[in-house]
Amino acid sequence: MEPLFLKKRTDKFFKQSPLIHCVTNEITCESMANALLYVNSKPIMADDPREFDELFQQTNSLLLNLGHLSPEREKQLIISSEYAKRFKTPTVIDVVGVSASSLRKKLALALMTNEPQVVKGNTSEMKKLVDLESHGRGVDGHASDQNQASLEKLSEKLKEYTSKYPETCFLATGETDVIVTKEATYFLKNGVPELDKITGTGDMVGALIASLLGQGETVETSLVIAVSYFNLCGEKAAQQVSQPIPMSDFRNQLMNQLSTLLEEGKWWKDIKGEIK
Ligand SMILES: Nc1ncnc2c1ncn2[C@@H]1O[C@H](COP(=O)(O)OP(=O)(O)OP(=O)(O)O)[C@@H](O)[C@H]1O
Ligand SMILES: Cc1ncsc1CCO
Ligand SMILES: [Mg+2]
Repeated sequence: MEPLFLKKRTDKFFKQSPLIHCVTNEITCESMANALLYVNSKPIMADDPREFDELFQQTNSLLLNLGHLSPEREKQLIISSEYAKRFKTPTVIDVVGVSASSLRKKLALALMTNEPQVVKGNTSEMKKLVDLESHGRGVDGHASDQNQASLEKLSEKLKEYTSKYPETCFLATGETDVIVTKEATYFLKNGVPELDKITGTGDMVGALIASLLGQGETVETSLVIAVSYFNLCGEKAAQQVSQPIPMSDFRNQLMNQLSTLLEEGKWWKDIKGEIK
């Protein structure tokens, strides 16, 4: 698959150095910061609202991740999303764990009123978010939310949400990744199953989307390129390790690939999927 916007591209993805403000969870914070550094971005993990006035004058995009909630974190997420709206800072919301608790779902819907560019989660989280039946467990997606019929239903519902939330595009991740914008729906097919066995892979994808938005890419390009880049890194990493795949080795290779694949010419020619 070669989306139209790729035909016009040279090799500019991840070549700039945007400053990405992350309000995120403590579990995968370090992986996220390193993933951003590996693709030439500058992360700043900052959740104290007393800093926001200064920070929003410097940052290029905002990543909000619901992974580890507390009353204080809830306030930080709400206040930072209000700042983002005021400063017109491109924003990604990662609705981690929305399938597990109604508190998270309510917060995600509240944050969506501040017009983020992207709302993402695994397929089970995104189904829960839009009131479809979901089989998610904790922060993980479930395979039974990933069959073709289920993905079609989800993509149709997300299309309705692009009318309800006209500033927002949606991403549901899993074996197949579904991207829904007002104009198009993508079903992307790269990646390997091991990516679901490392914590924070979805969180890193959210950060890569914020990185591309922060360097001025369109929302559609940011979504397709971030997901595909990450998943192609996963495919390459799987080729570098022994069988059966030792997960810690795989994780190292994945992080290595994040820092090197972008130097390869036309890496995006291996993107698999379809546009509807
Ligand atoms: N079975 C799979 N086959 C191929 N790619 C996969 C598979 N599972 C996940 N991925 C890829 O891994 C990345 C993370 O997706 P996933 O749905 O696991 O996110 P997540 O559950 O939000 O992750 P986390 O909560 O651990 O951060 C995506 O780029 C996705 O395409
Ligand atoms: C395991 C886990 N629990 C809350 S956040 C998180 C990391 C995946 O986002
Ligand atoms: Mg997962």
